[in-house]
Amino acid sequence: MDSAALPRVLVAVDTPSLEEAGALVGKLRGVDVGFKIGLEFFSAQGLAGVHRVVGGAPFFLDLKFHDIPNTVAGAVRAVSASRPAIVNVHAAGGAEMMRAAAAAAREGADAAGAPRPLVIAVTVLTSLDDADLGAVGQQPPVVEQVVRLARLAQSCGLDGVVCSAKELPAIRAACGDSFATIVPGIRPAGGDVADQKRVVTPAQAIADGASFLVVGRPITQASDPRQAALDILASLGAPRARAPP
Ligand SMILES: O=C(O)c1cc(=O)[nH]c(=O)n1[C@@H]1O[C@H](COP(=O)(O)O)[C@@H](O)[C@H]1O
Repeated sequence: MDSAALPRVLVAVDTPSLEEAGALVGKLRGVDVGFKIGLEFFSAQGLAGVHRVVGGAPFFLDLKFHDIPNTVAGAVRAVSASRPAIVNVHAAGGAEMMRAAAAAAREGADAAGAPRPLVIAVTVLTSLDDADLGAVGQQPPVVEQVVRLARLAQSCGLDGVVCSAKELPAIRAACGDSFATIVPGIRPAGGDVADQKRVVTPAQAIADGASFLVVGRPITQASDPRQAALDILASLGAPRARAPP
């Protein structure tokens, strides 16, 4: 998958309802955004529902696999046949698991004659801060754990990481510019933070080098989701050059 062909803003379709998801995608038709389908929708509607909602549009299938290498490889192989642009696993699953996931994405896509999805590692969830790390046996600061996991993911052949925008400069310094960074925890200035702890504005995240932004509630819960998406895109300035289809 050529990541340059994906829109920079991926809207998180977080609902169990096929009707609500379809209505949201419909409202955003013609707006330069892609879609991220996660555990909430997938658990209710499965892959068939995903395809009904996104149609032929590129999508990030965010299932955050975290299990033993053989199980994760089987899951990644299975979903890679269904043409996601991006799939993800938890970096905390370890090196062997990530290497297995990278190989399985290739195998699953090849067997289906599909393009290989980008395989991305979740580092430290954006709902956690320094104080939360100790409780799960990890050493703060968050940025050091994120960079440790990003280096590990890169050494295992993964294409990039999910992180907050606060860690982007450190990841760029450690992993270089061609390593993809997918950034949730996006909030327009003054927006409701809700359960997110490491939040940054869309424009700041792009200025700091994010490859893609994942935006959920600031768009999906807005009174006018289409206008909210357009406002976020406008705040990002000129679109980056996109690869021809
Ligand atoms: O992998 C993700 O997409 C993800 C990782 C992470 O660390 N934090 C995070 O919020 N996400 C996802 O990004 C989306 C953020 O949604 P909002 O907080 O509503 O913008 C949700 O769908 C989360 O599942």
